[in-house]
Amino acid sequence: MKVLLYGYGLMGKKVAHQLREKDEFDLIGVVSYEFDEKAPEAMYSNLTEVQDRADVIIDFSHPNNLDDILAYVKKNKTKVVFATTGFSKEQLDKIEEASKEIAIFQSYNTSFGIQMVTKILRQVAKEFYDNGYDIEILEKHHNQKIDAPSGTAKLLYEVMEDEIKETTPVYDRSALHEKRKKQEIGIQALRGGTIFGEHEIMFAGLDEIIEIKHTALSKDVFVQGALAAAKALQDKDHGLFTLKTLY
Ligand SMILES: NC(=O)C1=CN([C@@H]2O[C@H](COP(=O)(O)OP(=O)(O)OC[C@H]3O[C@@H](n4cnc5c(N)ncnc54)[C@H](OP(=O)(O)O)[C@@H]3O)[C@@H](O)[C@H]2O)C=CC1
Ligand SMILES: O=C(O)C1=N[C@H](C(=O)O)C[C@H](O)C1
Repeated sequence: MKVLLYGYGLMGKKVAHQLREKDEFDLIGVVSYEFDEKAPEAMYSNLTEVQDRADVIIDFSHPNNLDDILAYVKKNKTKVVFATTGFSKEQLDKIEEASKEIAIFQSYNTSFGIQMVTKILRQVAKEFYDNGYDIEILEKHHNQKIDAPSGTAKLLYEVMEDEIKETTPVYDRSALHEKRKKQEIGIQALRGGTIFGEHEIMFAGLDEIIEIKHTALSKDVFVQGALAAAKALQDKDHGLFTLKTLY
């Protein structure tokens, strides 16, 4: 499978390493502003420079690159794995629109563990809420991360919103001079050191607290999920696929 990798930052370099190790993948180029002369593949600053046709693009970069990617995949009927976080609502709508003609995987977290956490939340969040428990999300990441809250925190919020319906996200309480409302789900971000990614959902009730927590112990859990997604897309003609497709 011919792969173009979009982004050569912390994640891009890990993905490139795995792609080079595996025979089933042929990394034909890397798109990044940063020119790495040691990289064995062709380096491009954007996809308009790429003449070859890739079977799939794996994107771990920045939301600013979305239009470049969509133009290439529509022209070449190339499948795409979007693992980048921080897309706006309009950008997510563009991705959904493009999926009418292209096979697209999009997830703010590609780990198996987070998919399991979403399954647990679908089962328990509404029952906790209906029984008076307050729900809060806490995420922690390394000090190089540019977006907050994390894409995963947003994903976890959306899963619970989908079940409970009447929730409101609250990102900052500093300007609020009132008690917490029942329907609020607070989402807090901590940044420091080299934390790969922690997500904790707290259900706080009368005299008891239940916490569901996922801790990534390396970036490999995300890399494996992204490669699995690239493989899973190969027999798809078009459509928007998520972690549910994989696990
Ligand atoms: N879905 C998942 O499971 C996971 C998703 N992620 C997400 O993947 C993305 C990349 O993460 P990570 O590798 O750690 O981040 P890095 O900051 O290390 O790398 C970001 C990459 O995006 C490019 N980039 C940065 N800013 C811009 C910009 N303004 N316009 C265009 N391109 C830009 C950089 O290009 P250059 O090098 O040329 O500067 C670099 O290649 C993030 O959105 C992160 O949240 C991360 C881990 C797991
Ligand atoms: O930037 C990261 O590192 C991560 N980003 C994703 C997010 O924003 O949720 C996934 C993971 O937690 C690591």
